[in-house]
Amino acid sequence: MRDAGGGTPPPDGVPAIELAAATKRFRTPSGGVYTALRDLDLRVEPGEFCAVVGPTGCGKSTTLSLVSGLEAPTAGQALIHGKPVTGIDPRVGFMFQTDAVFPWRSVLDNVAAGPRFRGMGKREAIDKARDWLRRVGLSGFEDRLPHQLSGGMRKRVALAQTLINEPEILMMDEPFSALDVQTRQIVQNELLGLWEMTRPAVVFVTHDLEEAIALADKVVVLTVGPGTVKDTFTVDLPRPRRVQEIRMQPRFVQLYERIWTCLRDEVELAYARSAGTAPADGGVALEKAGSASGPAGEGQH
Ligand SMILES: Nc1ncnc2c1ncn2[C@@H]1O[C@H](COP(=O)(O)OP(=O)(O)OP(=O)(O)O)[C@@H](O)[C@H]1O
Repeated sequence: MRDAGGGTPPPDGVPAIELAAATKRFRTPSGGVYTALRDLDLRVEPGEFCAVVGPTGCGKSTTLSLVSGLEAPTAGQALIHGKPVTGIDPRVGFMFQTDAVFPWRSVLDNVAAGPRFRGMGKREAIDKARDWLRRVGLSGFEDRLPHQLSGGMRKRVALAQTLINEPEILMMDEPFSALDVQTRQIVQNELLGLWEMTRPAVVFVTHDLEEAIALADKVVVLTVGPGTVKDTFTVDLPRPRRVQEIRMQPRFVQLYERIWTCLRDEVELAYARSAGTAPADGGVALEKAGSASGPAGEGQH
């Protein structure tokens, strides 16, 4: 999966994605500054599948926004193939919890839309879309409208829609969280099969630690907000994987226990904060924002 965005793989040793001491502060409606991420370091190699887990509100989606160019870091750097991210990059594909479809267009037209926007001729884009629908097991459904498909089928459309653009980097933000467990496992296997064929670097955000371990080469645990990396775990489970079966392996259970031990404290602290029984980030008070890049109150809106 190279070249679709006119890109080339990074030189040897250069990561596909790098966040270097990335800090992100947001202005709040009340005139304060909220630090969502602080000094976050993340490195994802070309072809690597990285899952990011952390308690609610710790900055997982913000991390994706920095890599994708939707937001700029307040301090530190976001790099793709060693170069600073300056905006939305055609080499980066996205998949979110809610699908980005044109509801009035057929499945085929929805999948062909990406290549069309990137300048491909109609006939070629349609042929390519048919091919991707076949790869995700949706041949015969080309003429359906999105609402005429099941949730699992819509996710497969979303996969085809994203992967048809041959991204070198894939950002996935809880893409399967709305699916029932069985459908979710089927689509996870499909994702793994497609990823094995094309090998983009992936950052996959999820709340589901089992999903993270089953899919990824490494799992990054973020702290409660302001999010930063607490620890990184290599997932040394063999590939190809079938997610239903891999969960039963003793090594999977071992990894789950280790990572959960690391994550649990953060989840509990996030819960205590939301219940008002723990202060935000050591009780640092909010300060009025003169500048979103200046020192800021942290961990509280
Ligand atoms: N544009 C913004 N303006 C102000 N605050 C923001 C903005 N975007 C995110 N935040 C805050 O930054 C923090 C991190 O948000 P983010 O969505 O990245 O967390 P998350 O880990 O993805 O959350 P969840 O697990 O609940 O999906 C949250 O407290 C959120 O309210």
